[in-house]
Amino acid sequence: MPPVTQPPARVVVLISGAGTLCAALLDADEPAFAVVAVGADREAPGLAVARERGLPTFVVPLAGHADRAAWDAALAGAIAAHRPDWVVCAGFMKLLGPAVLGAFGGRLVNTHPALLPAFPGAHAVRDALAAGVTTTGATVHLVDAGLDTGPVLAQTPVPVLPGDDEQQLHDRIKAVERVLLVDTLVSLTSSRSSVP
Ligand SMILES: Nc1nc2c(c(=O)[nH]1)N[C@@H](CN(C=O)c1ccc(C(=O)N[C@@H](CCC(=O)O)C(=O)O)cc1)CN2
Ligand SMILES: NCC(=O)N[C@@H]1O[C@H](COP(=O)([O-])[O-])[C@@H](O)[C@H]1O
Repeated sequence: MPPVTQPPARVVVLISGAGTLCAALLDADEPAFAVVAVGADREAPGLAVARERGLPTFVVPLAGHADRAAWDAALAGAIAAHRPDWVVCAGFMKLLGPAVLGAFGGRLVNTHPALLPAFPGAHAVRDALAAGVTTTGATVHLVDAGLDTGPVLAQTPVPVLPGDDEQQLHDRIKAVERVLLVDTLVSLTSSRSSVP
């Protein structure tokens, strides 16, 4: 009896900026998962890559809602419309609230440009440079209600070189993130890709 191969895991990616990590997921030729939609909290430049490939996109701006809870609920609904097995934050610069966490908790992944628990938050690369560390890195973790406090799934160290500015260091970290994020998502989704 040949192994039964299940369909790829459905992945929704959330971005806020250039979306180069999202592009790495779109370019990954991995049978275990498929990006089915890309969402953002603003009209992010990275949405263009998804649109060029004919993928659905959605934008849920905070400003468009009465308060944070209403935004969180609207974002949860926009994500749910695409029936994801996993949701990946790839440079998504908003803290997710109870509605999204309640709907997708345990199936929410984030990539962070530091070796958590070091340098959490929105400015990790700048903070690592300011701290004068010689090694930083990339972390992929499950998302919980805290700020970058969810269980770590994978980490890779990245050297800080003399004279690095924020952009140079961040570019070096992103090169590592592109591999770490794809590899971690393959690990999370491969257990369902074939049933003997
Ligand atoms: N509930 C969670 N949501 C998110 C997490 C998380 O760990 N728990 N990770 C972030 C991504 N992230 C770090 O990796 C991060 C993003 C943004 C911020 C932040 O302070 N955002 C501000 C607004 C910043 C802006 O609009 O430019 C805010 O939300 O008020 C901290 C950490 C994804 N979501
Ligand atoms: N705290 C969250 C955070 O800093 N996320 C970081 O934003 C970048 C997005 O790059 P991209 O828009 O080119 O994919 C990535 O380095 C990601 O780790």
